[in-house]
Amino acid sequence: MKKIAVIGSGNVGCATVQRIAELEIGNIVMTDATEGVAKGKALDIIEAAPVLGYDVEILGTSDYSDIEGSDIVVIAAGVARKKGMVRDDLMKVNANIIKEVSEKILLYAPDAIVITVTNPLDIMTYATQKCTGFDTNRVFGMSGMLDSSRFAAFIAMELGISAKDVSALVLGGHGDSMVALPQYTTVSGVPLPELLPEDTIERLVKRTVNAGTEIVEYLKTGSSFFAPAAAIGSMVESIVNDQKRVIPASSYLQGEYGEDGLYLGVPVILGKNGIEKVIELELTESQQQAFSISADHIRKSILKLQL
Ligand SMILES: NC(=O)c1ccc[n+]([C@@H]2O[C@H](COP(=O)([O-])OP(=O)(O)OC[C@H]3O[C@@H](n4cnc5c(N)ncnc54)[C@H](O)[C@@H]3O)[C@@H](O)[C@H]2O)c1
Ligand SMILES: O=C(O)C[C@H](O)C(=O)O
Repeated sequence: MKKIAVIGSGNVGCATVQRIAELEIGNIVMTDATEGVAKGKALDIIEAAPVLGYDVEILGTSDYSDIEGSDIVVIAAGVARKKGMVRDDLMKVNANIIKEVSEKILLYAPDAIVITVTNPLDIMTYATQKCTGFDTNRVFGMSGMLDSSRFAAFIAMELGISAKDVSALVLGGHGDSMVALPQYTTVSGVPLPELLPEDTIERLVKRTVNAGTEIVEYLKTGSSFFAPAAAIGSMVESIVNDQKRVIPASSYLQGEYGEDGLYLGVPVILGKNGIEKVIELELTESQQQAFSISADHIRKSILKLQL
C-alpha cells in the first residue's frame, strides 16, 4: 500500500482524506497544526469505514515525523479566503505556511510527489518547488481539474444532460485569468461550439472563472471543498495506479505555451513519476494572449514572494 500524507485537516484536507479512503488507494496520514484536530477528524473518518466499506489505515497527528516515507503528499494547509477577498490576498500568510510545510516534507518525505492545493495556487506551487528543491515533475498543483469540472457541470446544467458525458478543458492560472477552451470541450465527442451559441458559451465561461468566488459569497467564511477533494482524489489515483490520465494541472513550464520558469495550468500526463509530459495544444490567438496575461500576472506575483 502506498503512503499518502495530507497536510492540513480543514475542509479540503478532510474531504480529501475521505475521498482517498473511499478510493482505497493508500494508507493515509493526516496532519494539522492545531493539536487534536487531525486526530479527532481521522477518528471520525475511521468510524465511517464500516458504513462506507473502505479498508485503509488513517492516522491523525500533529507530529510531522509521522509523514515519514510518504509516497505522495497533498498540501491543503493554509488560510482560505472569506467573502470580499481574492485568492492573492492570501499570498503572504500562506507562503509562510508553505515554507514551513515544505521544510518538513524535505526532512521526512524527500522522495514524495507533492500536490499543492493552497491558494493562490500557481504561486504556492512555485513556492513549494523552490522550498523543497524537488524535481519539477514531482511538484505540481491542483487547479485545472477543478476548473474544468466546474465548466463541465455548468454545460451539463445548461444542456440538461448527464455531466458524465461532458469533457471540458480549462487552462491558465487558477484565478481571474483562467483560460477556458470551448474547442477542446466536448459532449460525447461533439465539440461544444456545435451545441451552444457563442454568447451562451461565454456566459458559462464567465461563471466558471467566477465559480470559486460564487461559493465563497454563499459560505462567507470559507471556500469550496467537495469538488476540490474529488479532483485531488483523481490526481492521487492516477499517480498511485500509474493511470497516465490526461489532466490539467499547475505544472512547471519550460518553454511550453511560450512560457518559462513558472507554474501555470496546462494538460499533463499524470503517472507514477508525477508529471510525465506536458501536452501542448494549439490555442487561438486570443486564447494564447489570455494565457500570456495569466503568465504575466503569475510572474509579477512571484517577484513579491518572500521565502
Ligand atoms: N487549489 C484549489 O483549487 C483550492 C480549492 C479549495 C481550497 N483551496 C485552498 O486550500 C487551502 C485550505 O482550504 P480549507 O478550506 O481546507 O481551509 P480550512 O481553514 O478549512 O483548513 C486549513 C487547515 O490548515 C491548517 N494549517 C494551517 N497552517 C498549517 C501548518 N503549518 N501545518 C499544518 N496545518 C496547517 C489549519 O489549522 C486548518 O485546519 C486554502 O488556502 C484554500 O484557499 C484551494
Ligand atoms: O475560491 C477559492 O478561494 C477556493 C478555490 O480556489 C476555488 O476555486 O474554489
